[in-house]
Amino acid sequence: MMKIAIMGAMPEEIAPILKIVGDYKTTEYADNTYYEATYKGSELVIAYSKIGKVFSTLTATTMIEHFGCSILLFSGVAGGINPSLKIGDLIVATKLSQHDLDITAFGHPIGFVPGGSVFVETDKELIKIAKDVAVELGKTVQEGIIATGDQFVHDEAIKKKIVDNFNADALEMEGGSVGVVCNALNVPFFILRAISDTADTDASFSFDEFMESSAIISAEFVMKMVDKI
Ligand SMILES: Nc1ncnc2c(CN3C[C@H](CCSCCOCCO)[C@@H](O)C3)c[nH]c12
Repeated sequence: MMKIAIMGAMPEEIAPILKIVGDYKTTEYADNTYYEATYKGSELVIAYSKIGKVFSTLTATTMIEHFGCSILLFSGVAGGINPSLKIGDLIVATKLSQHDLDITAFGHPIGFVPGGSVFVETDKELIKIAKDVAVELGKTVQEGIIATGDQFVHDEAIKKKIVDNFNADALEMEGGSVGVVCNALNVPFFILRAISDTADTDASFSFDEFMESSAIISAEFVMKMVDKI
């Protein structure tokens, strides 16, 4: 039976998922906790990685290589860049970049290192499933570019640099690295985020206020997708 990885970065991003599945087995491995559950006929492995690209790389790799997952769904929150994205709105990543990967000193484009690519593309079949779920739920889900970096962005100038460099619609701290792992291991992946803030000077206050409710919006949507995979 196919195993589906459902990943977040913070406890609040997977808490709604564990609440929906109800019953699960807990396994400690590689300095993290993994939750295994059977949900509507699907085998799930659920975990939050902890914040940032390194921890998310470790968790994505573990879910695939150690637990045998063959699809990865990420659910969480993001900072909105595109003005059309309001708090609580959902964005599905079509592709992701690493906005803080920089060897431009050697003439390479920002986000590029030899052997890599500026963008990693998400799975189109999973995006189609998301679109079907959105229609069923009567919800709007925006597709867009997400930029990933190891910083909580709360600065208009940094936002502008990320737009200029990647034409990003939203930003976060894990999706781009998860995508590199999934592509390298030939695992289809999907990144869904609900907006918690707009990565400006008020971002930390907005994040504190809306992160939990936005995480629930994303988690509940992803769980509707599981039914269709
Ligand atoms: N503006 C923004 N910039 C970058 N990323 C995001 C995201 C997406 N997630 C949320 C979380 C923020 C890390 S700090 C959390 C506070 O810690 C609280 C415990 O001390 C990290 O996993 C990335 C939402 N808004 C963002």
